[in-house]
Amino acid sequence: MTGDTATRAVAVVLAGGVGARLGAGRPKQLLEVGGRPILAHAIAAFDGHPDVAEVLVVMAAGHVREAAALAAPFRKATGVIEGGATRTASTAAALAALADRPDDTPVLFHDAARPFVDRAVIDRTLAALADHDAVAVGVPCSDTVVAVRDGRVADMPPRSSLVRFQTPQGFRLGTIRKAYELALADPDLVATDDCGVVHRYLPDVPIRVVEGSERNLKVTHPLDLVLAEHLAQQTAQQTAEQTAADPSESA
Ligand SMILES: Nc1ccn([C@@H]2O[C@H](COP(=O)(O)OP(=O)(O)OP(=O)(O)O)[C@@H](O)[C@H]2O)c(=O)n1
Ligand SMILES: C[C@](O)(CO)[C@H](O)COP(=O)(O)O
Repeated sequence: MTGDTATRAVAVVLAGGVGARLGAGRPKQLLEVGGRPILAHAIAAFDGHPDVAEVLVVMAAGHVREAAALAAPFRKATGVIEGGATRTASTAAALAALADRPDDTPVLFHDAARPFVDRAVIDRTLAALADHDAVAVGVPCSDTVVAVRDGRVADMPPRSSLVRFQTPQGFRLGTIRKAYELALADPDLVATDDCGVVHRYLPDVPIRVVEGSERNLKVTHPLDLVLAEHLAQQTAQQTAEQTAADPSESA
């Protein structure tokens, strides 16, 4: 979709984490897969999307200069700011940096740790934002998922009703701003994603769910890095084969 609203979209790449579960000794978004830092893959996905006007990177403290150097070649990367101690604090930092933007601005929040988000997933998120104020990206669950309390199964939602959320998550800026205003005033705020903040603090706002992709994995644990390297090589090979078949496509 290329429309008036979509052309003004701002993509926020959240890279404020330290990668404790991966345990590489430095933020995982700076590690390379397919010969390129994970963060650069994520920025490139939005920089190359025709409906994204701007990419804002939120980086872990102590690594802002490194991220700025990495973002410099991307035409739409307009800023690299320091994140907070939690993912929600990093989102809040991005919202503060976008304080002068109109409420109807479409904004996409994406995990830097998801390097293989593709054009189709971004398209679906932006298209759904045309008639929703909040959009999530999800994929079906292949495992049975249960809620456990005190070591016992407490709830067993039907698997067919469950999806696993990915990013990007898209919002009208005014909606996510309002949700965060309420959330930041709550001393008990705990959230693992931005749709969760909208769901909790603005329960009347419907959150549209669109189809994600199994390739849009989040590099979280060491095994994910192995899979990410494999996917990066597979993508490079496919691109090379397509270019060989139709050289005009690479122009
Ligand atoms: N304070 C934080 C924490 C996380 N993130 C970002 O949110 C995304 C998803 O978070 P996660 O996978 O948990 O990354 P880390 O926090 O780095 O990982 P860990 O929890 O293992 O430390 C990542 O791109 C991460 O950089 C962020 O911007 N600011
Ligand atoms: C936003 C997210 O990627 C959706 O699955 C996820 O909740 C991030 O969680 P993390 O613990 O910050 O990786």
